[in-house]
Amino acid sequence: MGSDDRRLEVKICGLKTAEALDAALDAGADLVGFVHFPKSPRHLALAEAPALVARVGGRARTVALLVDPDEALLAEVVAAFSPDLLQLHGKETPARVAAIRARFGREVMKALPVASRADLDNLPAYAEVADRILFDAKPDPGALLPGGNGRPFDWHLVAGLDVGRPLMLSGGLTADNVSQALSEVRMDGVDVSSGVEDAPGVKSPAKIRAFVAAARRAAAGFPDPSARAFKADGPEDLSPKVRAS
Ligand SMILES: O=C(O)c1ccccc1NCC(=O)[C@H](O)[C@H](O)COP(=O)(O)O
Repeated sequence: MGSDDRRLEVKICGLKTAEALDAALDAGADLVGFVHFPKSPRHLALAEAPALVARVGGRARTVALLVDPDEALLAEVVAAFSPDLLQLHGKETPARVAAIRARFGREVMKALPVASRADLDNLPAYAEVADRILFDAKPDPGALLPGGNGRPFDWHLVAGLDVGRPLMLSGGLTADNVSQALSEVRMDGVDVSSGVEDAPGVKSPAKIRAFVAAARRAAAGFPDPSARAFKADGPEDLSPKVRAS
């Protein structure tokens, strides 16, 4: 995390090569995401993860991206590369999110697919149990991937939200539209995958650099998003506070 706790966080997701990871780190990404989902063109096998993730060297926070993982897979992922955050991009319920967070002691970012305001009905329940929320475009029914589709959604649907947790915007972002997105909605972070690729799963170092630079410029051009502070030193205690009698 930078010196200013309210600094816009930039996440580059779907990294699976040393070249792409080094480009994200050199560009100053705050979070680097590693997908473990076999159907994805960005899938990173756990056998390859330790050597790749070792390159991070504390220069960014590492995110393991999973879809409806069971306990065995979660344990394998944590053992393989000890991610700083677990990003849950499936149909995990708030109770499941809370259970995973308690069991594995990692920060959890819950991805919420958005196509209409109704898709935010469960946002308060997720904000109670997750450390941060990622808004993504809702895929079409039957889509192969629950995310990473390079598909934007109506950013105004998530304008003006404050649930006491850092909020990240994703879904079809690029170096060309991230400034517009951040001018329309105040977010604590942005995330991109397809928009920094030359082909599905093939990251472009130049596009990575351009995206991070564009996001930083946009953030510098607007007031800080809110007074929300980030938790940057591990999972915050989310247990219900006993009200003093
Ligand atoms: O990136 C993937 O291949 C992926 C596969 C399965 C679940 C989630 C996936 N990505 C999640 C992310 O955090 C992406 O960065 C996010 O969906 C935005 O993707 P894009 O619209 O391609 O920038």
